Amino acid sequence: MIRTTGLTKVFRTRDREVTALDDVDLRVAEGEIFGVLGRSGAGKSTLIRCVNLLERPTSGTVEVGGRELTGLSASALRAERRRIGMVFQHFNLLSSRDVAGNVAVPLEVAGVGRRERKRKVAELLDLVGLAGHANAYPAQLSGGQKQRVGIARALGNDPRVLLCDEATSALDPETTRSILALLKDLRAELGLTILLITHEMDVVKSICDSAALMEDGRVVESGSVTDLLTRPDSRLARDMFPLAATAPGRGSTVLEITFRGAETAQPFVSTLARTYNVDVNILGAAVETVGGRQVGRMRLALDGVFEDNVVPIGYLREQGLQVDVVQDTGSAAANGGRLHVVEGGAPDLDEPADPLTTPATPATAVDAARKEA
Ligand SMILES: Nc1ncnc2c1ncn2[C@@H]1O[C@H](COP(=O)(O)OP(=O)(O)OP(=O)(O)O)[C@@H](O)[C@H]1O
Repeated sequence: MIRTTGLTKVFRTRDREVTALDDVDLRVAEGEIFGVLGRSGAGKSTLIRCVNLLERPTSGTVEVGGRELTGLSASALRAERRRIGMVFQHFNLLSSRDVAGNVAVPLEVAGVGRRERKRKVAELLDLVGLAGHANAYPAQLSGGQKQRVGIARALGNDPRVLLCDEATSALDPETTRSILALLKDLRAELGLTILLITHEMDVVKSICDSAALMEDGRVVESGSVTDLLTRPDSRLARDMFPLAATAPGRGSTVLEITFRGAETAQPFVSTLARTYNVDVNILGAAVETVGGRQVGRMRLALDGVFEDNVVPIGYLREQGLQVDVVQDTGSAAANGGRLHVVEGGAPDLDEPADPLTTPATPATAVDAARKEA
C-alpha cells in the first residue's frame, strides 16, 4: 500500500547539509499497522512527512495505493492527499472551534455540503467514542479525548491510509493503551493501512504487525514483528525483550532460546535438567504477548563447555525451540574464533540498555557450524 524507493531527503541550510533520509526503501502492506522506531533525529518525522509529500524528497519515489505521488500535478496530489489521513502528537486542534467544528475542517476544505457534513461529523464522533462531546471545546477535553478528535478529523475524507506522527507520545500509559486500541479497531472496521512513527517500543509491541528501526536517516532493520522476534541478531527483538545481564560462572555454556506460541507451555527447562542430568541456571527471561501470541526469550547457562552440551542443545532444538549459543565461557578451541569468549572476567553480555541507543551487538553471532551440531 505504501512503497518508498530510494527515498532521500537532504536539508541544506546556509552553513550545513543534513541528510535526514538516506536511500530509504519501505514496504507497508495493505491493512498493516507498521511502526517506525528510532531515536530523536533518526529521520522518522521526515519520513512520514515525505510519504504524503508535505516534505518534498530530494530524490526517490513514494507510491501510495499504487499511485506514484512525486510525479503528480499539484491538483492531483491534493486529491491523493485527501485519501491519506494524518494524526499529530500535539493534536493540532483549533481552540476557537468546538469538537464538531474541528472534525468538520477537512470536509469544508473538500467542499462537502452542510447537511452531509453534519451527518458525517456525527458518524465520525460515534466511531471514535465521542458522541455527546460534539459541542465541547478543546480546552474542556482530556489529552485522550483531544487525540480522538484528531483521529476523527483525519478520517473525514475516508482515507485508505493513516499516518500517525508520535500520536501517543503526549499521553499517559493508560490513555496510550486506549488510543492504540482505537487505532486497531479502526483498522479492522475501515480496512485502514496505518504507518506510525514512535520512540516507544511498547507501541510497536502492542499493535504493530511490522516494524522498522531507523538510524541516521537509514532503515537498519525491518520486518514483521513476529519474524524479528525469532531472529537472534535482531536489535528490535532485543529491545522489546531485554534480558538482565547476569554473569554465568566459568566453564558454562550460555544459550539464548526464543520461543513462541505453544512452545511457551513446554516445561523444557525441567525436562532438560532431568533427562540430561545437567545443571541449568536461568540467567534471564522475558515473555510478552505480541499480536495475540505469546513470545519470549530466555537465557540459560548449562553447566559445562559447549562440547559437553551438544546433546542437550540438540534436544532443545528438537522441541522446535530456536537455540543460539551466545557464549561459552570455557572453550576457546571449539569456537573457531567466532564466538565471544571471556577469559577470566565477567562475560560481555549485552545490557538491557536504552533500546534506541544500544549499538548492534554481535553477542549472538553463532557459528553456523555450531548450529548444525
Ligand atoms: N527543516 C529542516 N531543516 C534542516 N534540518 C532538518 C529539518 N527537518 C529536520 N531536519 C534534520 O533532519 C534530521 C532528522 O530529523 P527528523 O525530525 O526527521 O528526526 P526524528 O527521528 O523525527 O526526530 P524527533 O523524534 O526528534 O522528531 C535531524 O538531524 C534534523 O535536525
